[in-house]
Amino acid sequence: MADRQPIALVVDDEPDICNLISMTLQRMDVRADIAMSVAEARRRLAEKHYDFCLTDMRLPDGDGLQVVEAIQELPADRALPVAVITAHGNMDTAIAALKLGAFDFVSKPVNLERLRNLVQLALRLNEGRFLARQEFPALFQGQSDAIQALRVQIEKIARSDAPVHITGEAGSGKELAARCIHDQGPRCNRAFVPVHCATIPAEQLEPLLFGGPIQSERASGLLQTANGGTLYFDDVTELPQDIQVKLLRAIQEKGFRSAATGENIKLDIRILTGSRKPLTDEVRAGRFRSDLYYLINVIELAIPPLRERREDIPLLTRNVLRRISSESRGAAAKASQDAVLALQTYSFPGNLRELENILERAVTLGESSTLYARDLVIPAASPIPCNTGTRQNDLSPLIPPSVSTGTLLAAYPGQFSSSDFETLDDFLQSIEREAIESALGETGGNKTAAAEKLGISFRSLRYRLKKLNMEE
Ligand SMILES: Nc1ncnc2c1ncn2[C@@H]1O[C@H](COP(=O)(O)OP(=O)(O)OP(=O)(O)O)[C@@H](O)[C@H]1O
Repeated sequence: MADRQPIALVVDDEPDICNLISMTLQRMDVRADIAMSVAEARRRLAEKHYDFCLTDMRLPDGDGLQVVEAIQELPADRALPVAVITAHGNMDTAIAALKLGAFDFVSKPVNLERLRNLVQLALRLNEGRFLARQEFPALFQGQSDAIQALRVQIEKIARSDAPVHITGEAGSGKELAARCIHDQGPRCNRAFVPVHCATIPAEQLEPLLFGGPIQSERASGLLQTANGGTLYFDDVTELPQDIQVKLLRAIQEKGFRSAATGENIKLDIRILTGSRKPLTDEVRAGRFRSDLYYLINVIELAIPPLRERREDIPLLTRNVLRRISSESRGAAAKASQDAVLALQTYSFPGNLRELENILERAVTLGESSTLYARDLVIPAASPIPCNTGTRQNDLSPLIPPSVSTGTLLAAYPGQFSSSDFETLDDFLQSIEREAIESALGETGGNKTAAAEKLGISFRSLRYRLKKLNMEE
């Protein structure tokens, strides 16, 4: 930042608090302008560039949330970090402010050390924000409404230091979202350290996190590596109970005792977590500690599965193909329209990671620079994702149209010959009809039971019966 003295906007109508904050800021070499109401805050924000804003919640003509909202609506070159002062113990308001885009909160009576930390964070955030803003769109790709809303949400919560729990199916982008939160936040110049809890043997977790004996390779541990930055626990539900206890204590006490040196290590870490399974279920089943749950689940971010944002598939496909070509230094392969369509009708239980795998395999094995549906190996029956319990998507064919005729002939030996049909669609419809007829036969014509057998909903079965002219 330039050498000029930073300037903050303090929105409060209580003279005592205004004085306390102004004096603290002065000692930190920050100037303060005071606004006594929401209206005055709006006016000042429109007139002048501030470096950050600190607002009380109770104001004569409204509340602090309105100030937070007004700041979110400012043009990009006037954007600034904002924090709120809440009544003692009022966590609901604090969380509402964080969700609206506040980066932090301090509760009354105002603790001076906490206030100073908050100001330092605000200044760091202000320095990094333009850089982060530019890089962001290149990371979390997609133009669907769901992804656009998610990007706005990520941008807001990145400014705070609050723990965020990210939920989503396998491969849907939880870790990427965590990275985006880190990259856009005040800790962006420090480490982002992911811990893949499900893949690390239980007995190795403790030394890996908290450090091992001094002579070992991992004397310092990942908590220390991430100090000052962000620690992301992927599949946090897989953390063994004893590690949950240790982690809880380290987060609460903002420190722990090093196994290597026996000294007390002070921790300043933002904790982000991710899970495929709903955390509440794990707490209810007694597998996850409720006190740790409350500590890490201050803000929840849900990543929608890829099949709920099919309109993003063409763009994602293009970008993945571009990345593959830049990694292999070859020319970028293009996906034909039928390949994109085939991908859009698939349910992607493995989400983005599965899309990447399908494309990588097709590029490796493909012979031309254009990928057709026949080049894509898409599983015929997609397993139902474990964490949603949803059925196969109602509108996808029982067998995706991208499955090559050869694959089907191999799967149904002796039953069909591709030359019996004019088009692949006719061929697939005949298989669909066959599958439905056989399910209805086995269930004595009971449509509910047949739908169950086919792994689709009753509504979907009715739709298919109509489409295939199979209704009596
Ligand atoms: N919106 C997106 N734009 C571009 N790439 C994405 C997007 N979402 C996910 N990816 C890519 O998809 C792959 C899987 O994403 P990521 O590892 O973040 O998923 P995850 O939900 O953490 O998976 P897991 O449940 O297995 O831990 C990564 O290569 C990631 O970069």
